[in-house]
Amino acid sequence: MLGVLLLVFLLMILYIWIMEQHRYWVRKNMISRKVVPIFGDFFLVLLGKESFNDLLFRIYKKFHYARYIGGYRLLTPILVVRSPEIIKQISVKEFGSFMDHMRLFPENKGDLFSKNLSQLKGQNWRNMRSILSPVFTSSKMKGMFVLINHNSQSFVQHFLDRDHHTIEVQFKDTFRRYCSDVIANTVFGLDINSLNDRGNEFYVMAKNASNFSSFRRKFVFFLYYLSPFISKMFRISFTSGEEQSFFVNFVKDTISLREDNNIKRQDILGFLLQMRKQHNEINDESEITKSQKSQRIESDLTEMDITALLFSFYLAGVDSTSDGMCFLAHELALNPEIQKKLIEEIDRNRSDSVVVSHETISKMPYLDMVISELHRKWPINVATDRVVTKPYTIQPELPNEKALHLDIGTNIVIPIYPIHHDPKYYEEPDKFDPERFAPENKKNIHPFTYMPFGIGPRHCIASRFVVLVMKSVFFYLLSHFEIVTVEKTKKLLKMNKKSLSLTSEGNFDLGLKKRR
Ligand code: HEM
Repeated sequence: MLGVLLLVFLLMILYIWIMEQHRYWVRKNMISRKVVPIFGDFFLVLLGKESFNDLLFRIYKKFHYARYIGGYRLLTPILVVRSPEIIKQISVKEFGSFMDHMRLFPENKGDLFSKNLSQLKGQNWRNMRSILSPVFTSSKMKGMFVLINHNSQSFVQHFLDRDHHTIEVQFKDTFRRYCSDVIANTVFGLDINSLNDRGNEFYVMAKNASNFSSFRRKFVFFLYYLSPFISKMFRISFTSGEEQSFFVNFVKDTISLREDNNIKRQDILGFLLQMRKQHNEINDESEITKSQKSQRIESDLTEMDITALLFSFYLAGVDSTSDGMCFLAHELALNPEIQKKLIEEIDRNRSDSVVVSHETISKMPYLDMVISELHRKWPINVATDRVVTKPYTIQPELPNEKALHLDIGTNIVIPIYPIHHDPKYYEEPDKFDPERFAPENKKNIHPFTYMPFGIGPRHCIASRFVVLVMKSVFFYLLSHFEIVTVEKTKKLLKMNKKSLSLTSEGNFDLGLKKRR
């Protein structure tokens, strides 16, 4: 009897504690909102009945009069910021108070997920960002463009070799393989063609290691969001041993091969090795002080660090870039007049014998407008986030607002997709209209309402790279083919509710019709 009473008492305390977690924003003077106990705003998302983007967009539209909205990711309070002015404060002006991202993965030193730039915090992030930024400068991109073009040409050749007038293509798989090859080539230094060699070990291992839809991975996520403490205590990790050893050995062997044979290659592994060598040479100089020395050694990279960094680029880059390409192929097939204009520009800039140069592709205004509008209408990362790293107060401006004091650790969500689809900022937001980015119209875009690659010092480090890859593959593809709808094409796309990013259900079935 005493035991039952004790259990009831403990359950009551737990219930009161849970309800108290969901009163966080009320205690911060915000109006009370109904949310589901334990799950907060994420109940339907966890059931797979609503996508994360649908949830954000629903809240964004419902509170159209507000500058920000308090919500809950399970028990964790999150602040969804609607106002571009506050977004500017958070991401640029007061960056020092909002430096970090929320942790997505459990922190396990020495595994494939351990050196993900987006997950590093404070000074560790600053150090790593300053090591990696030189890798993505426009001069380095020029060198890497040669590798990207090689992949784009092999990709198009795969279809040119087929003797059909119109080829039906499942673009999701096809572009994923292409993007995986580009990252293998430009990041890991491996030249493969996953459209021809479909079962190659790199593609299979990397696909498995970056697949978040398995039950085990979902469980790890759920547990981590519910209690990072429990997750850390039991050292619960995402990575399987097989995938981890594949990447560790692959990078180790490649480094040895390059160092033994003095091979220099214009890929990200090559740049990192070059930088590591320079750091070591400086560290060896006797005249530097002890503290300078230790600072430099701190930023030195082990082979495991390099492996985890390269893998983090695969993780950040392959699905996002290939999903973006699928949406672009879809828009071009459905908007033949836009495709025609783009093909005309490509034809003016192409020559049969020469590979397109970085300079030429960077000076194609319509291609640039099309890619910009793609990222406006279909921002793959539907939101980004920041964590409060120094206490900050949002001053009241609207009649119903009071000063909002943000504590260290508060999670802030910046709703990219909802802002890109707000008719206040973009007329007819569902229309694919590259003219929005024509030089004469671009200046009318409200600041901080276009952020497909995020904003401020923490913006996507690879945005230039992504744009180049997209430009290159569509340049070669449209040089030879027109993208057309086929019988299986779904004109109205159905979004995948289970994905955190913007991706559609199904295959993106389209046709490639030979132009000549
Ligand atoms: C269509 C493709 C892509 C999109 C839409 C995209 C978008 C984004 C966004 C929105 C962020 C957060 C920025 C912020 O919070 O301000 C981000 C961060 C990041 N992205 Fe991308 N990304 C793409 C492809 C890539 C690729 C190909 C790579 C690597 C090769 C990459 C590497 C990163 C990294 C490392 C960060 C973290 C930056 C930091 O925290 O300092 N992304 N990306």
